[in-house]
Formats: sequence, C-alpha cells, structure tokens
Amino acid sequence: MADTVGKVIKCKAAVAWEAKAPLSIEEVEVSPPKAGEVRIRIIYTAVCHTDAYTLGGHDPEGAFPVILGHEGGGIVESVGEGVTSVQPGDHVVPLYIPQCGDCKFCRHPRTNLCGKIRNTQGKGVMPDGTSRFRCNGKELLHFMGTSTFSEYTVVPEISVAKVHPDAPLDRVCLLGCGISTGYGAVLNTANVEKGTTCGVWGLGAVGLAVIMGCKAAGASRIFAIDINSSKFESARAFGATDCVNPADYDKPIQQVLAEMTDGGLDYTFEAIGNVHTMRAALESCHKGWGTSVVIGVAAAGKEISTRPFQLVTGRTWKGTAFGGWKSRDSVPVLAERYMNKELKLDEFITHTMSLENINEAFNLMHEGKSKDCWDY
Ligand SMILES: NC(=O)C1=CN([C@@H]2O[C@H](COP(=O)(O)OP(=O)(O)OC[C@H]3O[C@@H](n4cnc5c(N)ncnc54)[C@H](OP(=O)(O)O)[C@@H]3O)[C@@H](O)[C@H]2O)C=CC1
Ligand SMILES: N[C@@H](CCC(=O)N[C@@H](CSC=O)C(=O)NCC(=O)O)C(=O)O
Ligand SMILES: [Zn+2]
Ligand SMILES: [Zn+2]
Repeated sequence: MADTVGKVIKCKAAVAWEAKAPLSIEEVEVSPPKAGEVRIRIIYTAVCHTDAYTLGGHDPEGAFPVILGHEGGGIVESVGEGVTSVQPGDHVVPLYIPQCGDCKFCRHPRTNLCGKIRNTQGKGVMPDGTSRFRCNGKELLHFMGTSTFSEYTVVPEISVAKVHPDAPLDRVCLLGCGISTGYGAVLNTANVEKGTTCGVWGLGAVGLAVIMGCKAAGASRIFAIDINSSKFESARAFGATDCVNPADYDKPIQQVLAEMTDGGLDYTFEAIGNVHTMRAALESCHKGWGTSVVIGVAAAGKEISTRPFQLVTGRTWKGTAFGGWKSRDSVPVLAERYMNKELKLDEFITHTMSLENINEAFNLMHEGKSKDCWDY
C-alpha cells in the first residue's frame, strides 16, 4: 500500500487561473478520494482541442481556476470507501463520459450520455459538490470530471476504465477522447456500411480517427477536407482516397463534392467545430439518404442553420459525444484492439514533452502542427 493513502498529496499541475491566459505550473494539494472515488497517478496526458476551447473562454460551462485535461492514462494510487471495480495498481483511463450502468441513459441502447453526475461535473466539482484540488489556499475546479493536467487527480469510480496492464499508457491515454470519438462516430453514430462514400471536414486527431473508422468500415471512397493542405499526407496514410482543399475552388465545397460523387456523399463528419463547415458537411450529403454527423464543438453562442428543404429531401443531421461509446465497457476493448494492431494510436503522436512545456503543446496545437502527448 502506498504511504500516501489517506493523506493529501502535493504534486505538480498545470493550473488555468483564468481564461485566455497561459497555464501555470504550480504545486497543488490533492485530497484523498472520498467514498465512491478513485485517486489516480497520471502518467501521461494528451491535449485535445476542447481543452484549448475552454481555456480560450469559448465554453459556456467554462469556470476558473481549474485544472484542465481529459485524455489521460494513469495508475490507481488509492480508492475511497465502497470502490470495488478498481484497486491500487490498476492501469486506468479517466472518462469524461462516465457509465454508471443504472441511469436511464445507461440503460438505453442508443446513447452513451450517462446522466448520473453530469450536473456536478459541469460545475467543476465532484458528485458531493466539493473539489479535491487546492493551490495556495484557493480551491481549484475539476474539468470534465477528469483534470488530467495534474500528476494526481481524483475521479468518481464510474469515470474510470480499467485497461490491460500491458497496454502502454502513453498510447492508450489517447483513447480518453479524440481517437475514440472519431472512430466511434463512424462505427456507432453513423454506422457506415461497406462500399459507401464518406467525407470528413478537419484533419486533426479526431478527423484522422474518422478516416481510420471509415477504412475499417470498408468505405469505398474517403474524402479528406481541410484548408491546411499539409494535413493531406497523414490523411492519405490513414486511408483517405481523395483530399480536397476548399480554398482551391471558387465555388462552394458542397458543389465541388456533388460533382465529384454523382450527387453527394453517403456519410459526412464535421471535426472542426465551425458552424459553416457543419452546414457544408450536411449539404454535401446525397439527397434521399445522406447522413452528416457533427463532432466538432462550436463556441458559445454559435448556432447551425440550413434550409429545412435539405432535411425534407432526405438528409439526416446527427451528433456524437465520445463517438457513442459506452465508456467503461468500451475503452478496455479499444485498448485491446490497439494491442491486437486493429486500431492505430502510435501514428497520432507527433510530440512528447514534459508537463512544464504544456503551453508549447497548446501553441503547437493552435499552429495545426500537433497531437501532443507528454509524460510527467
Ligand atoms: N464530440 C466530441 O465528443 C468531441 C469533439 N471534439 C471536437 O472536435 C473538433 C476537432 O478536434 P481536433 O481534431 O482535436 O481539432 P484540430 O484543431 O486538431 O483539427 C481541426 C482541423 O480542421 C482544420 N480547419 C479549421 N478550419 C477549417 C475550415 N474552415 N475548413 C476545413 N478545415 C478547417 C484545422 O486546420 P488548422 O490546423 O490549420 O487550423 C485542423 O486541421 C474540435 O472542435 C473538438 O473540440 C473533440 C473530441 C471529442
Ligand atoms: N461544455 C460545452 C460542451 C462541450 C462538449 O460538447 N463536450 C463534448 C466532448 S468534447 C471532448 O473533447 C461532450 O461530450 N459533450 C457531452 C456533454 O455532456 O458535455 C457546452 O456547454 O457547450
Ligand atoms: Zn477531447
Ligand atoms: Zn448512467
């Protein structure tokens, strides 16, 4: 048993004191887990565009000061009273969509949006309404129920997926968000069939994972659409058959794609978070049956629009959170798929750095150069 059990742990964390300011590396105090909670030593974390979105002040739920981060991999340090599904030493991935197994969402086969702790999680506190983090005498908020930008974090038991001990944490941390999301958007939310045509807007980690899913589903053509043509090489490596930069055309991308595909695509995915590309993705779907899936998270106040006629004439507009995966059940399975070489993770890692350089990781993400993963 670790000698930290039951005690406050002092460790390093990247604290977001306010929106639009760089993260600050601080010594923080992490309280022991209460009943039904798990304290995790985070070994690796990655950055996701959603961390930048919240830090940028675009999240209507964003509150500060906070410890961001939601793509982590770690080892259970200690557990609170009544925790039975994990124990100290287990390798785990924290989950921003929990799975209680009992709420009406968990019992419904068509959603993964467990509702058990959504209200407190959205307020940045644990289910009992309090925080486990303090810094310089001030309370810090949790983020997405995970707060992986800290060497130690505390999460509810229902927000932890136990993975195989041989699964490398520097890789499977990516299953905490972007890769699972893009891959699941294809396999769960859209249910892409063999031989169909697909298109994805935005070739960050999420968009590349969409391409990986489309390839796994047996799509006949996979269109990769981005305004940054330097992304096309990796898109092709993941399985894109056609790369299109809307800036190369003097007509709307909807029209370009309709001409290239005899009327439009069977499935489209928006992985940017821009309401204009969400509209373009919907309108690039084939009349009568095309389905478009919104993955990107748009800034506070933004709304989507299209002519209702687009839906009247048979297109479907859907969205996905965490790729529709029921999280505790699915993340261990995805980790096994990685270990069996059925799912790529290594190829998504562009940089490895230390926690001290986290602001550089955010800069690289803003420059469109990275999927970052670092160790502590
Ligand atoms: N629904 C869910 O559960 C989840 C949603 N997300 C959301 O998904 C989105 C994608 O995340 P991530 O892959 O990390 O993001 P990235 O920023 O890495 O990728 C987005 C890509 O889109 C490109 N792009 C920007 N504007 C346009 C445009 N107008 N037309 C075409 N391409 C464009 C960017 O180019 P450049 O780099 O040059 O800017 C970049 O290549 C984000 O909104 C994120 O918040 C993420 C995870 C889970
Ligand atoms: N807090 C925001 C919405 C942010 C959001 O949509 N988050 C996604 C995951 S994005 C991961 O990188 C999500 O799963 N949402 C489901 C949920 O219940 O939050 C807002 O208030 O608009
Ligand atoms: Zn994310
Ligand atoms: Zn539930």
